[in-house]
Amino acid sequence: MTYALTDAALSALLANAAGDELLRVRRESGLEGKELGKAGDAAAQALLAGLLAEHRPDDAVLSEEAKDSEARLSADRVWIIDPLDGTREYSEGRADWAVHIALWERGELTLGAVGIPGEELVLVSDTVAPAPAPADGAQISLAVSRSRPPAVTEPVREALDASLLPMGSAGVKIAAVVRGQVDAYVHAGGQYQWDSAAPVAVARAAGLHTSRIDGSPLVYNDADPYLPDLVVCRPELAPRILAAIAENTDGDS
Ligand SMILES: Nc1ncnc2c1ncn2[C@@H]1O[C@H](COP(=O)(O)O)[C@@H](OP(=O)(O)O)[C@H]1O
Ligand SMILES: [Mg+2]
Repeated sequence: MTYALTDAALSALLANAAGDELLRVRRESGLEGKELGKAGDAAAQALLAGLLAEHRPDDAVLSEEAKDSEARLSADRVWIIDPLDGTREYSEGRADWAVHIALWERGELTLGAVGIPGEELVLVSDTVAPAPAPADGAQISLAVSRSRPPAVTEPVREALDASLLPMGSAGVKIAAVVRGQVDAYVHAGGQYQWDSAAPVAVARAAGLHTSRIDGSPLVYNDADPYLPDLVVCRPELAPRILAAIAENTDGDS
């Protein structure tokens, strides 16, 4: 089937549309806190489900906000989406939250778009610039969850003599590596495929290292959507980061 919009153009459209909707809900709903987060999750999910059904009726979808279906396991094309990554930060009125749109085709991520509406930014894997090189002699910096930093953070920080930059949303943290604001993002202890699929596709296109914390490949559209840990970093840092993790964890912290 031929579509008027390319997959890349559609992914950017979806990220922009969901971002606008999330900003509108936050501005107009009068809700706060957890209720605002729930309303945002639901509004962005409804909008994305509608647009995907309209533009790609034959594709499967794996979304944080929709019931999972076995249909995606035999599908050739699966959109892996997180309508609102960083729900906590969104509901607190902050800017560090994101919309994730990824496309998986026959075993591999082929496209990702990460919208950061609070910064009026959408990064798409087919147009993203290579991650800029750090300044000579600059201290290495790590993006880390602001609300639940994993235990693995400290040994990695120590091994690299790095500074920590806490922020919300996996997408925002991976985008920070892509944009050269930090050198690495290390996470462990729990996450799902939708939390990382889109930003990992963008990071790979920008030339960054992406893997599990034991160095094995990140696998998407797996039957179990749980994907609890990952490393996204400048490629030259990967050996040191993976070694620090291997020396200091039993692989699951
Ligand atoms: N230990 C854990 N278990 C499950 N999900 C986790 C997690 N730590 C982080 N996440 C998810 O990863 C995303 C980024 O988290 P953080 O901002 O703390 O780094 C959030 O996604 P959602 O906001 O889509 O739920 C959060 O729920
Ligand atoms: Mg998420």
